[in-house]
Amino acid sequence: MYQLTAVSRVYKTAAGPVPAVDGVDLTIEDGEWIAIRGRTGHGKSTLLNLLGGLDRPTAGQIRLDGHDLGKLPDAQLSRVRATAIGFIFQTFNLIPTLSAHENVESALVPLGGSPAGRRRTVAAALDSVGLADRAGHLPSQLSGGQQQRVAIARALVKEPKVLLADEPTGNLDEETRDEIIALMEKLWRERGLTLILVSHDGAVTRRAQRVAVMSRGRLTLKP
Ligand SMILES: Nc1ncnc2c1ncn2[C@@H]1O[C@H](COP(=O)(O)OP(=O)(O)OP(=O)(O)O)[C@@H](O)[C@H]1O
Repeated sequence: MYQLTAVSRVYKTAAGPVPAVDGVDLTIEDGEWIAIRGRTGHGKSTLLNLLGGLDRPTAGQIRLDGHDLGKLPDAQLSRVRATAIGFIFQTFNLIPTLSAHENVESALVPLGGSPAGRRRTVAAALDSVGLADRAGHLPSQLSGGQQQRVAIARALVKEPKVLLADEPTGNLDEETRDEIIALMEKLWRERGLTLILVSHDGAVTRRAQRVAVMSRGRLTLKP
């Protein structure tokens, strides 16, 4: 469970402080799917980065299962990220020189385990996103939808409890968008994931159980 209390993130810039996230209070239950929408530049990605432990708040608390992410030492925060949290992004962020299999495997390497065990786990992850027959392909040899499937497999191969998605369908056509959201919904249901999805696309956010809107760094829950 996430518990956010008065969370703020102010960026210091040459032009002065930018309060990207401003006093957010929010509880997200385990297994919930919440969507966050809002106009560009209103703090959605900043909030997602805070939830994922990629950034620390300048004020307030972000608790994930009792751990205060803002205060955890770097090594422990890295461990939480490596085990408990999966990320997917608008631009897929696959490593261009690695095959689909190797991209997915890259999430398991820091966790140890035998190469043979890893191979089986990666094969199962690619199968779960419908890409068993594309394991040897480089990202450049895959469509956008297929690349996002690889990224989903990479995010979920370590069996995290949380999946954070930042505009995951922003680079896809409508049909592919619907396929990717249907896949995410299936995986969310099957795995009991906590899914936190940022999108400006109402067709995507309305699939969630709950929708919150970010405006000028402030979060409002929709009834
Ligand atoms: N590293 C940074 N340094 C300074 N300002 C930043 C930084 N990152 C974001 N900002 C500013 O913080 C505000 C929120 O940005 P953020 O990327 O979180 O918004 P967003 O809602 O996710 O937008 P988008 O949909 O375009 O990704 C913006 O005013 C942005 O210019």
